[in-house]
Amino acid sequence: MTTLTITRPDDWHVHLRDGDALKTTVADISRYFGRAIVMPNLVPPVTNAELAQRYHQRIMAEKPAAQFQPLMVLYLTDNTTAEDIKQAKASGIVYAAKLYPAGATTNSSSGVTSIDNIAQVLAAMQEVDMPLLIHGEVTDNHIDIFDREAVFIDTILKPLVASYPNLKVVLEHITTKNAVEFVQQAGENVAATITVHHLLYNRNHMLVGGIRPHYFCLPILKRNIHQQALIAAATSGSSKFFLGTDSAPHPKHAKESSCGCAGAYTAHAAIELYAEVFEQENALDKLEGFASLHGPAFYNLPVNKDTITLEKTSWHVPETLNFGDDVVVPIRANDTIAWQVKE
Ligand SMILES: NC(=O)N[C@@H](CC(=O)O)C(=O)O
Ligand SMILES: [Zn+2]
Ligand SMILES: [Zn+2]
Repeated sequence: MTTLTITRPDDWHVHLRDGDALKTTVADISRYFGRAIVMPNLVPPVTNAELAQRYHQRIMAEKPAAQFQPLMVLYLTDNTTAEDIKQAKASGIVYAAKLYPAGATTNSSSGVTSIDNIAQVLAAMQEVDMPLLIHGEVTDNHIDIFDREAVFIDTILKPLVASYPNLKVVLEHITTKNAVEFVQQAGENVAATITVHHLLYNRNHMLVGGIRPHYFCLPILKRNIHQQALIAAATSGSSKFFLGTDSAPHPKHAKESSCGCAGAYTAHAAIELYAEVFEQENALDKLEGFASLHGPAFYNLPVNKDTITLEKTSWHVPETLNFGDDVVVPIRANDTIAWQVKE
């Protein structure tokens, strides 16, 4: 049987949600990941060290597998201060801060309305070496949803990176060739996460033959040439690209609706799905770098000390998974996945 052993991977972008949902998400994310960067877009958002501390406790109360460590993130608002950043850094549990342009995505209404409002905050982050994680889309009504990432890069990100040349920046869940090229040409302080759904799918998967709401996420799936650029970047071996699932569960009824929520659930089978993509590209030898080495190098953290083993054995994903009092429809629901992590 074909097997693949790699250094234990980390997930550098995940949504664990809160309350009863944590039972599912914490069990899934801690099954084999060493660490996860935990997104702060709760209601209300995780805007300071104290809220991050309490959220950390709620996650740990779900008893994740022993090797798992949640890395907390601060949610930036127009009112975040340089002092908030210093306290977050001093807490020892906050590893980054997140820029959601107000209105760009799920639970981003308290986000930043103009970069000018967080100038002191970005200066403080640069000073204490705290990475800035970015949902990179503009929100202007007149900008087409398929162009929002590219326009953000040109109008917001380029000037931001130029103004803070030593600030570490992660452009999260990139979806375009434009983003790949921007990250490749930027300095060592700029990197990107890539989700597995943006590697597996393009907008045809979501829209041809009927609307498939479980493929709807933000930034939205783009055309095939962008998918190909993401696959090339992820499997290239470049240390600027690393694993971030953006696993973002919503209850089934909230997705299968006349106004469905954005987000895809992949934490049930993340590394297994990435392995499929890397195998298809004949690049299984590049999976360890992408999943286990490039992220820690960027965050200046040690690489995990142990390994996991994947086996090429196909298995069936249930139609739904329990999700608090509800159910979530995961990616590949009622279908098969080619790889399995050996328990
Ligand atoms: N990616 C998504 O489509 N949704 C995320 C938010 C985000 O990461 O933008 C969510 O929290 O549901
Ligand atoms: Zn986002
Ligand atoms: Zn996300």
